[in-house]
Amino acid sequence: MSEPAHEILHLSNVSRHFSGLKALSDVSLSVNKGEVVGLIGPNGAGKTTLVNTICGVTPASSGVVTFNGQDITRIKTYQSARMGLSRTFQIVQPFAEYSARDNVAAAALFSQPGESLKSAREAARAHLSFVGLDAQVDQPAATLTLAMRKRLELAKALAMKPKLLFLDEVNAGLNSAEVERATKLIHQLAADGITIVMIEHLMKVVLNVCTRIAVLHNGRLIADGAPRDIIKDPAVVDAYLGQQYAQRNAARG
Ligand SMILES: Nc1ncnc2c1ncn2[C@@H]1O[C@H](COP(=O)(O)OP(=O)(O)OP(=O)(O)O)[C@@H](O)[C@H]1O
Repeated sequence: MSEPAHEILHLSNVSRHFSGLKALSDVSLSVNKGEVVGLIGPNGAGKTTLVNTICGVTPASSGVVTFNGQDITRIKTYQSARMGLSRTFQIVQPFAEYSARDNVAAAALFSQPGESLKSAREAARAHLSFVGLDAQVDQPAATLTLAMRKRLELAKALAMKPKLLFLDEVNAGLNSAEVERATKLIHQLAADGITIVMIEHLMKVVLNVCTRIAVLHNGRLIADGAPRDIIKDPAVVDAYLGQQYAQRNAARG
């Protein structure tokens, strides 16, 4: 018998305004432990704002966010990191002069301030190895390629011991071999039981790894469900996927 679903994240009527702009309007969403949720939608739909709102970067203007049943609506970023919410950034900005290892160790110390520098640096090596950056451990971050910096970003997020991991366009700007490699890593993380919410524009990746898809459009959640249903949903086709995509999928059966 399968275990009952355990809700790890819940958003209830969350809105976020920036002056007159409604970046998020009344978003209600639930994520269960072990899910890999794809967050998709057109540019400017509010995807990054949603992640920022959950993690405390730009707190909700109204509504409630809970994490493992605890109200985190007004949480600060350092508190959310310590609770196990960790994220990668769309624009990767490592400490350029620091080695890859020290960038990862710094992330670990941010989320677990009691940890010693020695153990943070040891753990950093293991995380870098997991993302395939063994050879770059001592290289300054500035010397890494974009694909490597994206993997460094993932190693930093993992060093924060995530219970819930947000991935913000980890595949943007990568070539197809690099995307394949990143996809394998995401599969491995999911297999390790990490709950993942990923913003991703590549539908091939979304359909490959996500167990559920949530769709934002103009700050509103317009669909939330199984991938096979979402790609046929007329509102999603209209707002984001486009007719060509729908017809291609229909032709494939
Ligand atoms: N700090 C901010 N101040 C003012 N407006 C903002 C801020 N952050 C986001 N916005 C606006 O909120 C809206 C949603 O932006 P957001 O970056 O969340 O969209 P997105 O779906 O992540 O887009 P993309 O796919 O292009 O990254 C946009 O109109 C954006 O300009």
